[in-house]
Amino acid sequence: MKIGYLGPKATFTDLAVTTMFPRAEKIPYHTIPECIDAVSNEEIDAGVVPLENALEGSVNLTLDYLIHEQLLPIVGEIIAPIQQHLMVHPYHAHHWTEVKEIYSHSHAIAQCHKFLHANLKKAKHVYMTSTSAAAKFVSERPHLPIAAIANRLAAEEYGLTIVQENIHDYDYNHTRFIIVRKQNEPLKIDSPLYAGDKTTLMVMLPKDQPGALHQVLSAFAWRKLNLTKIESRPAKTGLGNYFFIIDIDQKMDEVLIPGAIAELEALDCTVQVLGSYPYYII
Ligand SMILES: O=C(O)C(=O)Cc1ccccc1
Repeated sequence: MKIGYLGPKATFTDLAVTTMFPRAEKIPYHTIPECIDAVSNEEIDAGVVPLENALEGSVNLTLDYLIHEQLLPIVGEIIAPIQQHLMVHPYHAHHWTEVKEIYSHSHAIAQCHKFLHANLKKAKHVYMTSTSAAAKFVSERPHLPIAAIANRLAAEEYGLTIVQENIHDYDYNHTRFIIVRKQNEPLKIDSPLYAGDKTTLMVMLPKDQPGALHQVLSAFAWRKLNLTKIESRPAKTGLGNYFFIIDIDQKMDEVLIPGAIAELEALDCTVQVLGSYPYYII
């Protein structure tokens, strides 16, 4: 089985894929859209990309690309702990406090904001497509006083020295990665990490209807459907036009969720099921 992921080697996504699919052929992609396109073109059997971080919120690129460019079903989710380390080329290990630029994924930099503010206030932040892309970049420029924020595997893979460990600002730093496929067919994963099922909906509210969001929420509330996430994103059709991403804490059933969807449609909402899938906690 070919599993694509946000690469290069040694991203957090790579770690999640390796844990969940130890026997798969792993194919790295440079960006999230490239990985999603590869699923759509059927170059790979499934793709794994980051969706949401506990400290920084949604990875908007993933959500927006899935919704607006390639509407692929979500067939699974992996939740993994994230530990961020500061690393430099070994040549700079003894004077790391003098680095002028810090390279990483924007979410990783945001997760370490307090550390960077306290210890490397003057260094410029440079966003890369992933944490391991940053580690690779830094390793290829030994003459420059620069650092990367990435995981331990990236330090090993690209020959960097970790100069400060666990620099993320809060201990509970987890990320959700989604598994997307071309067809809505679950991957056969028999794992002790299985932790439950979720259903994700995209809901577009009718225009200019007072109380519409309240009515949407009550369709779930009176059925006692537990929501684990609700988030709005721009519909990209005009200022003030938003859709909602809603996660329900259970599998698609034959009564409750279809009933809620029918009620939303009767309110003139447009509803799309993005997936009903198992999740795994590493
Ligand atoms: O860049 C990576 O390593 C990723 O897999 C994306 C990411 C970035 C920051 C925290 C978690 C995942």
